[in-house]
Amino acid sequence: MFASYRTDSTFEEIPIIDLKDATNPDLQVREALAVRIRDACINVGFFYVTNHGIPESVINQALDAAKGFFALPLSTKEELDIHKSPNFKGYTALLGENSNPENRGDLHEGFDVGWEDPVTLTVRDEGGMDGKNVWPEGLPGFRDKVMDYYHAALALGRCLFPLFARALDIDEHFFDDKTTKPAAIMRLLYYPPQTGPIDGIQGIVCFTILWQDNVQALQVLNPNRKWVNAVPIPGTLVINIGDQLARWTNDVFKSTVHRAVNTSGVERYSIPLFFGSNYDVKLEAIPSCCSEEFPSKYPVVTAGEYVKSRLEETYAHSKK
Ligand SMILES: O=C(O)CCC(=O)C(=O)O
Ligand SMILES: [Fe+2]
Repeated sequence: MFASYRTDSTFEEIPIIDLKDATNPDLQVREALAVRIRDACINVGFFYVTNHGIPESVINQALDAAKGFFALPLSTKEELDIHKSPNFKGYTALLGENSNPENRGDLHEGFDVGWEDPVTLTVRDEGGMDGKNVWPEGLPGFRDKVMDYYHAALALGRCLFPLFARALDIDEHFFDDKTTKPAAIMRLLYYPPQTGPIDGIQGIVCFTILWQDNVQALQVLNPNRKWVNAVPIPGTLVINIGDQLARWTNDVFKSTVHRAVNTSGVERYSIPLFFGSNYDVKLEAIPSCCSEEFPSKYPVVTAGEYVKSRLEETYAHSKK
């Protein structure tokens, strides 16, 4: 029934959605929220959330950890280089990653972590990017600060799925068994002041939950090919739909091209968490998003195959 919901309408602003009613017992209240989310996912592919439930103290601790890490000597960071990790964990140097092979590389430094059990610190191994994290030495509390934010963002991600399901008019629990072991990678990002070229990127997961500091850099491409600023709004997080949800919804939900360019003259930090489904889940178009006129557009692949192939493309361009 949503198959034909493809819009040519453009946008100049990114909607702000209040999540305070995400688990309201009143079905009509949840439905009203889902309608707003549907509208944002169909028309923009991006929205801000308020009342997202992640305490400010948890965010500040993660930011503190990021600042401590990126201030380490380059040689120390390079010991944790992501190219040494079989499962895409660790440090990406400035210009080390390249989401567009035409360009010289992305102008940020990054540090990637994945899921680990908060109590036993053990990891899963479902293939893909699962497996051990790497941790710097000499930064007390770093791991806890980073993982506390990771688990808080993961919890937020889980509570978005029933809303997406409702927005698609399918069983609220549709995504539950597909996200029991979600492939969620979190990244600390540091953008030095820059003026060089930057790339347009599309998320490869279900959606991204992004915390950004107060420095303007994130931009979203609208259908008129104009870059719309995702202005930093204190107290919010930015949610953007990625390619997995776009495939699942047969492009009814948009995975919108975006980029981050820091021409502010000052340093910028951001923390995206990329929320992917379980690796073994087949990304198969949801029936409400297909019709005779709009048949399923994509071959069916598992989430794991899809993410891995996209990541290998990204890192292949930057192999040292
Ligand atoms: O740093 C940002 O604001 C956005 C980063 C991003 O979108 C990404 O890494 O996919
Ligand atoms: Fe992104």
